[in-house]
Amino acid sequence: MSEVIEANQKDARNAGAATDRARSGSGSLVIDHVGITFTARRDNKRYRAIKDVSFEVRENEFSCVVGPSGCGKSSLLLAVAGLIPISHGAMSFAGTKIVSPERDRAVVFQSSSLLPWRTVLANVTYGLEMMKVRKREARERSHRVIELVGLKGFEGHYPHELSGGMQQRVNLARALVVDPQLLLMDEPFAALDAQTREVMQTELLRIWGQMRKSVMFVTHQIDEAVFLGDRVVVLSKGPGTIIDDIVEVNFPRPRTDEIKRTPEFLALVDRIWDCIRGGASVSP
Ligand SMILES: Nc1ncnc2c1ncn2[C@@H]1O[C@H](COP(=O)(O)OP(=O)(O)OP(=O)(O)O)[C@@H](O)[C@H]1O
Repeated sequence: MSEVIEANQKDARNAGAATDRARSGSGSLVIDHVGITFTARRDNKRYRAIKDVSFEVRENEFSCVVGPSGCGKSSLLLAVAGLIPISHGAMSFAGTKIVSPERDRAVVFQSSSLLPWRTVLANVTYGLEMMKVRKREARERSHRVIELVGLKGFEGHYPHELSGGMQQRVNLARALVVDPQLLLMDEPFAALDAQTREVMQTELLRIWGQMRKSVMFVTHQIDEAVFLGDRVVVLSKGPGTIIDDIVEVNFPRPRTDEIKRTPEFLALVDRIWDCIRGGASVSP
């Protein structure tokens, strides 16, 4: 019975997300009552990873998605990228239904996806080569983005000559150079040490401040989500994941590391932690 009540309360929150949607601009990502199922190889049975999730990433907004391990954060991001299908509901970006990967959405993954035999410059130009962009324009655009991500001077380096943080900068440059409207980031800093991660968070905000893309950022780290995001979408424990909460983060920008020590910041982190801890499993 309590599960039913909880589900009803969460449905009400989903309805709130739908109202947000009505107010949104045209360049937004709309995730509308989406479910994702997988067929498990072990027994060939259908497994409902995401049950019913609705939220929106407004135009130029930085939205973070957090939730317990295995709740379906990465699956949701892959579905938005058009890389895996949804089983019900609908997803659209800038008013167009998402059915496959398109150039308006670029993904940055946790692990480096660089081509080891290509230099930094050649890795960044790769996507433009695939798009048949003229060589000269491709080089100019790549140089601009390499400078933006702070790697000027490293154009001729190979991936193995770079630190983990620098490799993630190249991954970001590769995503940005094709000029997507929506940047999808799946725990991009998870493999970095704590210090580099903090530097990269600030760097990402600087870059985002200059480029102003819409961002959907998946992370395990609640403080990272609160530091980066305009909003934090909190998913419930899987399987059968729904939304537990959508937290507005109103700290002014530009943000610096100092806000992480403020009572307001710590209170938001606590609120999300409580939500994740208290989020009882919901039946699929
Ligand atoms: N291709 C797949 N086939 C079958 N099951 C899958 C597949 N991909 C994901 N799953 C299952 O779906 C659920 C959600 O996985 P997902 O990786 O999206 O969660 P997550 O929240 O990103 O996890 P984590 O935080 O641990 O990275 C998990 O139970 C996972 O085992």
